[in-house]
Amino acid sequence: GWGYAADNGPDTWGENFPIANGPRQSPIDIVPGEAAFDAALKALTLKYDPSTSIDILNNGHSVQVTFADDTDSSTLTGGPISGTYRLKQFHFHWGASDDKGSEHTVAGTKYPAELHLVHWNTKYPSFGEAASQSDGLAVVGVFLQIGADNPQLQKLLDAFDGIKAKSTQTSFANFDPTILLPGSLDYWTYDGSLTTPPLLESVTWIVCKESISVSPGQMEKFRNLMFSGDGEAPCCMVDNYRPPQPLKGRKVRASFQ
Ligand SMILES: NS(=O)(=O)c1cccc(NC(=O)NCCCCO)c1
Ligand SMILES: [Zn+2]
Repeated sequence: GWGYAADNGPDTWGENFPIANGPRQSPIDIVPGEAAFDAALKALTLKYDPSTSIDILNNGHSVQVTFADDTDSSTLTGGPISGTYRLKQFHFHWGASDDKGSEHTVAGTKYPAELHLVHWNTKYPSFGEAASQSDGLAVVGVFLQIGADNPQLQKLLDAFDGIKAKSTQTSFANFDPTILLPGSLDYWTYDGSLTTPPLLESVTWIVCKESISVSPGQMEKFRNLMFSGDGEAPCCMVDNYRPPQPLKGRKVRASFQ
């Protein structure tokens, strides 16, 4: 299956997923000077209920925290979207070293990691249905920047010991992803896609301008996770990011001046 190695990584995905070369692929390089301020863009409203967090999973591509999405307990409204989108999961992308790892870049700058909070449009019956619609998903991206230890990440990192290998998961209750958000919710937004196969062009991207901190030691905990399963040749989960894709005429809007 697909992955991030030379023989199954982003440069090969187009073989099985031709949309990889489509008109609205993600991630992109965000050039602040070319983003147009749009006064009509609303503030983001993120309302998360910690009781909806269920488990933490190593799915062989990333580490993911999954939420109960059978009610409107954890939602995204406002911002560039209309209607109500439900939080399904959040996960991360990161590098083998601190000089790379994010999917989106800002004027060519790579961050060591990027958080994705994945939401689906409740005008559709499920995530799976929404994922195939042009307005089906909204993903909030938050950059992680090397700095001081981030205590808000610690509960998450402490759970990694139980999910080192591919296809392992443990329960992860009462986690409020709000604590992972930066102080300012100023954002850039553009129409894009999933950044992993099946690369569906169904995502309204909402990328926060402000990053959150992560220390070098905390980054090492991400790098101790494994792409490989028990009994397989050990392979550290690093560089699980797709590089920026062609803008193809798309406009990036800014919620701030
Ligand atoms: N990286 S991302 O664009 O935020 C994103 C969001 C939601 C789903 C996905 N990708 C997938 O679900 N791919 C299907 C298989 C991956 C887990 O096994 C990517
Ligand atoms: Zn992602």
